[in-house]
This record gives sequence, C-alpha cells and structure tokens, in this order.
Amino acid sequence: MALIELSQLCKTYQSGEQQIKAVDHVDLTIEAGEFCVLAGPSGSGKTTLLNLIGCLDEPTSGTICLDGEETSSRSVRELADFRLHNIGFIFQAYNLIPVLTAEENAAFALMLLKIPVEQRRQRVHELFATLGLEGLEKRKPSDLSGGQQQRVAVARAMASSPAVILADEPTANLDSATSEHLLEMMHQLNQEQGTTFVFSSHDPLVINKADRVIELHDGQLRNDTRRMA
Ligand SMILES: Nc1ncnc2c1ncn2[C@@H]1O[C@H](COP(=O)(O)OP(=O)(O)OP(=O)(O)O)[C@@H](O)[C@H]1O
Repeated sequence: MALIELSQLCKTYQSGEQQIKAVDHVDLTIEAGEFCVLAGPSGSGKTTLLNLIGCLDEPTSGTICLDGEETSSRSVRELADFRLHNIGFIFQAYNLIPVLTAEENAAFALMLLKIPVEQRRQRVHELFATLGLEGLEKRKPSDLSGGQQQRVAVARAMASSPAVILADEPTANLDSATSEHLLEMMHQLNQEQGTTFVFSSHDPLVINKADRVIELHDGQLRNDTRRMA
C-alpha cells in the first residue's frame, strides 16, 4: 500500500477576478522509504502540494490518501492527531517558538504526545548529538544561527519518529556547506530508519541528492524521474 496517494488533486485560489490553479489535476504515488523532491520554478505549486500532503490545507477537488485512508474521511481533530503521530513538517521559515529553548522546541511534539519528561530529554539528547547541536540546548531561537535553527527544526520534525517528513525548501536560507551537511544527515535517517522524505526545492543540491525528482510546472506534474542507487 502506498504511503501517499494523490488522485486528480486540484487546489485553486481566487485572487480578485482571477482563478489560480496552484495544483492542477495531480496524480502521484509515493511509497514508504522514498527520498524525493518536488522540483519546479517559483510559483509552480510545490509549497501548495506539500501543504496538501501534510493536511495543512484542503484540496479544491480530488483525493489524498495517507496510509490507505482518505484524508477527507477524517474530522479536523482526527487529522490533527494523524499529523502529530505520522508527519513531521520542516517549514521554510523554521517556525520555531521564540519563547522556548532549542530543546523545548525540539521536544514539542513529544510533549503533545505526553511522552514522559525523561524520555523526551533522552530523545532530544540523541537527536542533538546526531545533528551537531550539543551545547545549544538552552538557547532561544534568536541566539542561534540560521543553520542551527534549521537543525532544531529538523530535530523537532524527527523527534516523534514520524513515518514521513515534509520539508519546504529546507536549504533556502543556508550556505552550501551547511545545506550539504543537513542533506547528508537526512539521507542517513532515510537509509537507517526508513523515514520517507518529501522535499520541495529548486536547489540543485537537493535535486541531485534525491532518489526521485517530481517536476511541477504551472501546478501540473511534468516529469517524474527515479535515480538508481
Ligand atoms: N494563499 C494564496 N492565495 C492566492 N494565490 C496563492 C496562494 N498561495 C499560493 N498562491 C499562488 O499559487 C501558485 C503556486 O504557489 P506555490 O507557493 O505553491 O508555488 P511554489 O512552487 O512553492 O513557489 P516558490 O518556489 O516561490 O515557493 C502561485 O501562482 C502563487 O502565487
């Protein structure tokens, strides 16, 4: 069974008199364990599609099946619960909570999942070691560099070991060395833990690292290329 199955998916925005087809009849299947990127020029619908997959937005028409179940059959509460248990989201602007420390931000989903405090600390400790964030646990986001904030956002997305991580332009605000390091860590998590990654990006670094490149153009799926390992 496919992890993500999109069928004739559409999202149309109304902008004044104009209708914008941000996602236009997309059929797409993503299996568990894939490391893939939604590529395409600015405005091609990458973020919109990622938000639809992540249940952060609702389609105008068409269906989204996650783990065999249609999202439209779930209530808002069930969707939020599904998201909490199964999906990690890395936002382009990190979206860390400014009043919380790095470790509190990373443990946020674990807190919502009511994981005991010692287990939360242990998990965040492991992730911070993997992501090279040791010593930064007590810092607030404003006292971290862009790359460090991005890695805290990755730790937050990884903390509950979700089946899938959706990452919107994860390298957009990072220098190339930091981007490469981050991608290498994500690839390692994909290989070792089987976590599915879906990126949106037009960064060649991300596109070259992905095992599958799904190209969008004006909201439509143009090309879908798999690379042999
Ligand atoms: N909330 C919105 N209201 C109206 N139009 C929108 C909205 N969100 C996105 N759009 C439009 O939908 C289209 C797709 O936008 P989207 O952000 O998904 O593209 P993208 O490929 O992620 O672009 P970028 O690479 O610049 O982030 C664009 O024409 C955009 O202007």
